[in-house]
Amino acid sequence: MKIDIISIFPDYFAPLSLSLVGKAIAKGIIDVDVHDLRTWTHDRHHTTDDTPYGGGAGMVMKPEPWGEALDHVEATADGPLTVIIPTPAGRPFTQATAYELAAKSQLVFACGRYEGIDQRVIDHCHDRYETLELSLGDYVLNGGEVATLAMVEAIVRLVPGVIGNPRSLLEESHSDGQDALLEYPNYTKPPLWRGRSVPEILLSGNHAAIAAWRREQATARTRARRPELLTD
Ligand SMILES: Nc1ccccc1-c1cnco1
Repeated sequence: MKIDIISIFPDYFAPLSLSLVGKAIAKGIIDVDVHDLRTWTHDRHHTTDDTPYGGGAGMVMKPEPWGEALDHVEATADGPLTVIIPTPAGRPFTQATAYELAAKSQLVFACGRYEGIDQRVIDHCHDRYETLELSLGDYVLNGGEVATLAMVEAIVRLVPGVIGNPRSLLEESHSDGQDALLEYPNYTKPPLWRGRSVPEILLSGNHAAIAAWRREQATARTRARRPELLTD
């Protein structure tokens, strides 16, 4: 999988060289290119935004740099592009979205600032590429960079070969393997910590009983915290 990220803050993505994504890059499973949008500005101040038509607070990202940046990514692509535009106005990014995007060959993340990218760029993307406008949740960020970091991690860990033990993906919160229940509580050594013990069932060695207890815990936790996820 190839991932292109276009941003005016390319340094935001230095963490991608760490941990899981870094290992996937080192294994050659994914390739990440971060592009500085200002590369495609042609004025002395490398201007990427301007005041909004119609007035209002804040600034809007100009279309020209975006058009040239996307042209560059397209010209250097091996196959079809899937463009992801993080935005508070997008549809929710969910685990199902992550699985869908983990199957794509090339993802392009267009990181805009909060006031947004000129709508004509977004319309251009919808006309020319598979394009998804996605939101992480109903809160305000200053730009798409943080959302992109989260989405890249959620997507890359699902790409075959990235996670050592694929079985572990089946038992996570929101994974299909658990019928999208929240994850059950987890424990490890020591058996007693600050007067707190581990549920006896987990020490029993009775795997069927442990699986049943974990499902009960996952269902109870989901009912308490996210009742809308329960389909029964
Ligand atoms: N608030 C934002 C501002 C700019 C780009 C994305 C977002 C966003 C994405 N998910 C929630 O917020």
